Order: sequence, then C-alpha cells, then structure tokens
Amino acid sequence: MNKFAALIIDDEPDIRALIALTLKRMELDCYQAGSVSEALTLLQERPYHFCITDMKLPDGNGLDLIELCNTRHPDMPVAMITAYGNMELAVNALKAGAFDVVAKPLDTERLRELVKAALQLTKVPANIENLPSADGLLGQSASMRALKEKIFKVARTQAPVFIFGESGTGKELVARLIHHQSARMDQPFVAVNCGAIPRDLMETEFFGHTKGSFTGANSEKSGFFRAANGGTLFLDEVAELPLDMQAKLLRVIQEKAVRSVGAEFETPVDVRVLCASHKDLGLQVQAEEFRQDLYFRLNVIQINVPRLADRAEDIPLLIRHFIRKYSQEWGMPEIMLEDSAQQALLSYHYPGNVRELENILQRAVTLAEGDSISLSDLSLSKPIDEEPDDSNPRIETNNLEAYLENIERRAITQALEATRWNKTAAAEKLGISFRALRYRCKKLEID
Ligand SMILES: Nc1ncnc2c1ncn2[C@@H]1O[C@H](COP(=O)(O)OP(=O)(O)OP(=O)(O)O)[C@@H](O)[C@H]1O
Repeated sequence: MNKFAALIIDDEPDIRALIALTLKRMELDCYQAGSVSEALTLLQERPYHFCITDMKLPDGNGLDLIELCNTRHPDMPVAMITAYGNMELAVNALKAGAFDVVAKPLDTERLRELVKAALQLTKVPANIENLPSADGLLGQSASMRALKEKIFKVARTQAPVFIFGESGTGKELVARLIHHQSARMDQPFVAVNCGAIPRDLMETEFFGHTKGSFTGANSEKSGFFRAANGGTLFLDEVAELPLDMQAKLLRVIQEKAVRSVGAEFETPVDVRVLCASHKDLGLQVQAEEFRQDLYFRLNVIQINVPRLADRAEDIPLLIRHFIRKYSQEWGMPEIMLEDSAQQALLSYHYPGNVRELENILQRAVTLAEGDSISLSDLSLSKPIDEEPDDSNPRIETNNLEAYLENIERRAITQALEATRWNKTAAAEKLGISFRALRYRCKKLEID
C-alpha cells in the first residue's frame, strides 16, 4: 500500500492505462473509473490525494464533477484533461476550481510535474483556520474575511490570478500569501514592478540573455521567468507593460518556454503567473491599451482587494499592529496614541490605503517625544477638496521658467505625497506615464 492514492476518470481505457502507469511509477495507488457514476461510487469508498478527470464522460461532464468534488472533497486536487488548444474550456475548468489542466495528447513529463505539485498540497494546512495568523494580512472585517477565504481557495490551484485594488491596499501581500499557501511554497517567489523597468531592458529582464549576445552582455542572465522556475512570478502594475512586451509575455505563458536574447533554443519553464494593477484591465482592453488574449490568460480568477476606507473597522487593529511593530523596531516600549490622534486616524480618508497608515505611524513613532503620539505627530494630509483654490494664481515673477518649474514641482510632490510616494499611482494621478514622471523627478531633483 502506497502513501498516496489517485482516482483516474476517463472513458478511454488506453488513456486511463497511460495515466495509471505514470502515476504508479510515482508510487501512487491508482483507482480507475470510466464514467461519472463509477467515479461517485469510488469517491464514497475511500479518500484520494489526487484526481484527474476527462472533460467528456458518457454520463456527464468533468466540470460538474469538479464542482461536486470541491464541495464534498475540498482537500482533493482535481486536474482536468482538455482538448489541445481549447483555451475557453481550460479557463472554465480553472474557474470551476480545477487544480490545473492538462492537454491531450498527454505529455507524461507534464503530467508528472502536475501530480508532484498536487501532492505538495498535502503539506499545506487543509483549512483556513489552521493557517498561521502571522501570515500578515490583517483585518477581521467581512470583506477581509472573504478575501482570505478566496486566497485560500485559489492557492490550492495553479490558476492565474489578477489582483485588483488601489495602491497600498496590500496586493503584493495577497500575492505572497497565495504563493506561501500553495503547492509552490518551497520554490521561488519573484515580484516584478512592470512600471519600473526601462523599456529597452524589458526583454532581457524578463527572458534573460546569453553571454556575448550584445555589447555589454559579459555574462549570462537568467531573467525573471527562469528565476521563478517551479515557483510564482508576480507581475505588479501589469497594465504598464507596453503592447510589444504583452505579446512576448503571452507567448511565454502559452508555450511554457522562454527564449533568452541571443539563445538558439527555448527553455521550458514552469511558472505560475499572478499579476496586479490598480487599473481596471477590462477598461484597458476596451481602450486597446491591453491585449484581450493576454487579459483572458491572466484574469482567469480575479481577486478584489478592498480600500482601507471601506473597511474602517479594521483600522484600530492595524494601528495597534504598526505601533507595536515600529516601537519594537526602535527598541522602545510600546508607545501610546493620544485620544485626539486616535480619533483623527479613525476618521481619516487614506488615499494611500494601508501603506499610508503604516507610513503615518512609522513617522509618528519616530518623531514622538515622550511616550505618546499626539495629533501633530501624525501630519495627516488634507483631502484634496480642502486644499486652497489656486486655479487662478497671480504670477509675480519675471522668470516664467522658474515659476512653471515651481508649479510642476508642487503638483508632483503633492501627487507623490497623496500616493505615499508610489510613483506608478502618482503618475496616474497626474495623467502622465511612469517614465515621464521619473524623468521630471530627476529634472526637478525630487527624490
Ligand atoms: N491587511 C494588511 N495587513 C497588514 N499589512 C498590510 C495589509 N495590507 C497592506 N499592508 C502593508 O502595507 C504596505 C503596502 O502593501 P502592498 O505593497 O502589498 O500594497 P500594493 O497594493 O501592492 O501597493 P502598490 O499597488 O502600490 O504596489 C506593505 O508594507 C504591507 O505589508
């Protein structure tokens, strides 16, 4: 008797036999069913660590079986066999909760990898209550509880996920949690801010280059995809990718292989792609700024991360957490928050979300004199509509250029402060590209 058991569901005996042979070599006990009804009988008889099902079965379809297994056997990963190139079906299977999909004709090497990954899940806690609470995503509001539940569910599949939310809401934290609760947890997690990579370096940063492939390529570079091999690649601010890079990315995701700059052949890569943006990718597609085919590939499952202002009941918990964190960091006893400061924090609007609250408290703990934080230690910024109206400024200068530079500097600094120095979000606010903002910051010496 082996440690693991697998259930193979397919009406073609030859395919069942091929899968069983591969799985037995991996030391799994194999049980076979040729129809949904046979599968349901076997599912009642014993637990399985892995299940693989064909889409079309004589008395039903694999999608219904996946949904049923998700309800009755939520710990068992179910993979689905689909016809080669049927993207829509593959996406539907993942949306229905399939662990992963594998195309016909079956590639036994790919099947082995998939099974190995599925069995890794036996190491991951089987229900959300058993996860260590120190995982970092704080919040007890209904929207945060729903978010954690969804993270837990998608972590148990290989499906691509698009994480949508305003800047500073915790999108990267969500991506890290998905990785750490997934079958890939022992493999690398590589986070990339797509808006921060200079355009002419993008290809080598993503796909690497061979030694001597261009002047200055003195050594080989592996690139993000190969660095994340076996693990998870997190593409933050994915909407910032230029269209030509989007086409290259799509190809790598479809082919599961990368070709480095200067390389003759492609190298296979096994990477789960998670991505995030504060922009609505659907709208970007409509505006023809984002490829629809890539959008369908990346946005198989969407996770929405709530704004902090929409879950105000979590603010006290976060305040305590950040005060404790920064008091400990400075090696001082936990500092108190004066009532007026607490009230101000509870009613503040947080355009920069949790990152802004964290920055406010980090600064306040550092600046506070004595053992408490006062209202003035918080230096909260005013909502935009309370700012002085300077729509019609008087020009009192004989140096127009310096005057305009001053206005530009002020607008940029305000946008940066409002977004807690997140350049991608600040550029968005100002209606200019990330690159244009970087250029202007350099020119105006804004750090
Ligand atoms: N729910 C939370 N609990 C604890 N810390 C949080 C939470 N959400 C965010 N943070 C903290 O806030 C900061 C910003 O989070 P993160 O970088 O994940 O946001 P983001 O949405 O990816 O931002 P951006 O869009 O600007 O990249 C981090 O220091 C993170 O640890």
